[in-house]
Amino acid sequence: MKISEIQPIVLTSKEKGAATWASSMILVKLVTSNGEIGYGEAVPTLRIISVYNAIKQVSKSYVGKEVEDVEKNYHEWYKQDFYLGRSFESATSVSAIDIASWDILGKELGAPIYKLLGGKVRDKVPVYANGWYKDCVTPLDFAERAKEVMGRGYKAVKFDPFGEYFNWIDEMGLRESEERVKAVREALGEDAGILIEHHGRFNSKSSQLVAKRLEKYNPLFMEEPVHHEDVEGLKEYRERTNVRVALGERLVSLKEAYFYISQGLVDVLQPDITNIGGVTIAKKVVDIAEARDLEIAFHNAFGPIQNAVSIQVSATVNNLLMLENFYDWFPQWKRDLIGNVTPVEEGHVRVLEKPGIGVEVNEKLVDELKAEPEALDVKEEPVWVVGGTWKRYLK
Ligand SMILES: O=C(O)C(=O)C[C@H](O)[C@H](O)CO
Ligand SMILES: [Mg+2]
Repeated sequence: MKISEIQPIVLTSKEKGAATWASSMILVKLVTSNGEIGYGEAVPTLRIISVYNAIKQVSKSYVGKEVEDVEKNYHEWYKQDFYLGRSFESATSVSAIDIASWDILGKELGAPIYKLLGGKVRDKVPVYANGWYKDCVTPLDFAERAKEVMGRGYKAVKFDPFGEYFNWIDEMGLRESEERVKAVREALGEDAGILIEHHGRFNSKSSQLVAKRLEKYNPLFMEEPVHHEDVEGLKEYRERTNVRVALGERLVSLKEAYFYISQGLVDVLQPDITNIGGVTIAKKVVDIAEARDLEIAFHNAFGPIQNAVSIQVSATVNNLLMLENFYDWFPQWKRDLIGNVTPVEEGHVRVLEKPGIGVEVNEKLVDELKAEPEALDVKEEPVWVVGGTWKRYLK
């Protein structure tokens, strides 16, 4: 079937999520010549306007092509764009269109896309909680909230304990972050998974100090410990610490992922299907990672379409550690958008059997939430942290 239309749709609502970027999403609606509709999702963060416009440009390479030709269509854009490997806007746009294409592929064949990827290795996907620690500042705040999360049946929690520190961290910062992690470890016991999110905020020297301080609390992994582009700093961090490194949410191509895998720079790879090149590229990345016995934990921080496709692909990945999940801390409208069909139950999400990405989009709600693309405010607290946590408590 030929692609006849691709439409980027900005959705937002007054209800704010756990972080500013959580209060909006960019839905991509793809329509074929015989009226079949597929959905994808692109990443907004601080690029709502530029991603919205980039989708319109990338669509010029897809409209008129056969929707089933996902490989051919991706490689055509890869050839045309020249900057794909350096452009987040281009990468998330082509990823969203690819996801929508796979959604249609599944619908056309009457199969959830896990069946098109080699079948399930699991009927439900283990998940860890993120987004749960809005407004947590003191160690007690984190500990009490983490206990509530585990009370919901989660087995692992991720959080960023570093407050407002960036680049450097001093003794007070080390003490603050240690007290927060210690309180969560003591609250949850030794068996709970504790994943430490650094958001790529530190230089290597600072991050090494953090690792030495937090290692005793047995973190499952240290995510993005150094600035994303600091490869030398990451190498030094790996040489001088004994913790597992997770990264991948900012990777925008197969070759970029291959670099980190082949250089031995990562233990847990976190590709983001809405950034890396959609399903078409994510499945290649997973296979390369498997060849190096890396574990996969897809980054999954945005909306319900990303969540749905991440569940489908996670179902097929033998080397899956667990899937990230903000679902219980989404703004309600994000759950309503897909009829709340992907709830987290006892730390797992069922793999859905509906064709395509497995969910149906509430078109009426799309019409209600549709918004013009506009720039987000830039405040003292960056949009990439969970709201209300960019704070110190030891004055
Ligand atoms: O979920 C994660 O691992 C994140 O790092 C969330 C980030 O703040 C988000 O992806 C920024 O766009
Ligand atoms: Mg992260």
